[in-house]
Amino acid sequence: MIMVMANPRVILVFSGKRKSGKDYVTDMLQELLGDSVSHIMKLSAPLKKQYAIEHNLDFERLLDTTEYKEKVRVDMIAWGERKRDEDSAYFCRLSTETSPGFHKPVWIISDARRKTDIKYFKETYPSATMTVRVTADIATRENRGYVFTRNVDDAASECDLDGESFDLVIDNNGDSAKLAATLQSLKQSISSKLTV
Ligand SMILES: Nc1ncnc2c1ncn2[C@@H]1O[C@H](COP(=O)(O)OP(=O)(O)OP(=O)(O)O)[C@@H](O)[C@H]1O
Repeated sequence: MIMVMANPRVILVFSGKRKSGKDYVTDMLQELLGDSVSHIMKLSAPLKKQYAIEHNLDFERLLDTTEYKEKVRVDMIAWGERKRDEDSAYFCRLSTETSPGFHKPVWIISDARRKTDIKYFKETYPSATMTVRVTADIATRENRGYVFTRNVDDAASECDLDGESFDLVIDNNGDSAKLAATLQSLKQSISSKLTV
């Protein structure tokens, strides 16, 4: 089998607590960088897709927040844990290698949750990988709809990266001018890596 290797120049591995604004911030950054160079990749998307394939379920229905999703959620989480136990890089490989952005120079991973997610990118693409943490106060997150949920917010998938250090921490408490300035400066530093 011939493996086609990707050569991303910059991989931004984003993480953050629920409702910290990971999607918001990564969407903004991707818009700033543009489609020709950058692509958002979600580690959680292929999990759902692969689970649906292996269990013969409807992928589209699984993606929206219907009762259907709630019913299979518990089993899907357990299935994901088993897959990850067997091979901690399974979902990182699957989500990047099946992404339409695989050959683009900038990858924006929007939802790293585990130390093993970060380890995978740092080991596989050492010179390209940069970790970014999005933070917001609990009050801000609550205003955005966050409600502490037992077995979710105290589970490994939400807490494994607490206390880690990151290359960049983005404060996302709602100061839009400050956020725009931070993302502009991140864009500059990414652009400089693309031109060398
Ligand atoms: N800086 C911001 N200014 C205005 N609204 C924001 C900002 N950041 C996030 N939001 C809003 O807060 C809500 C939650 O943000 P988002 O979905 O990006 O969080 P998340 O960290 O991806 O959450 P989850 O982990 O639950 O998927 C969204 O409605 C988003 O539009």
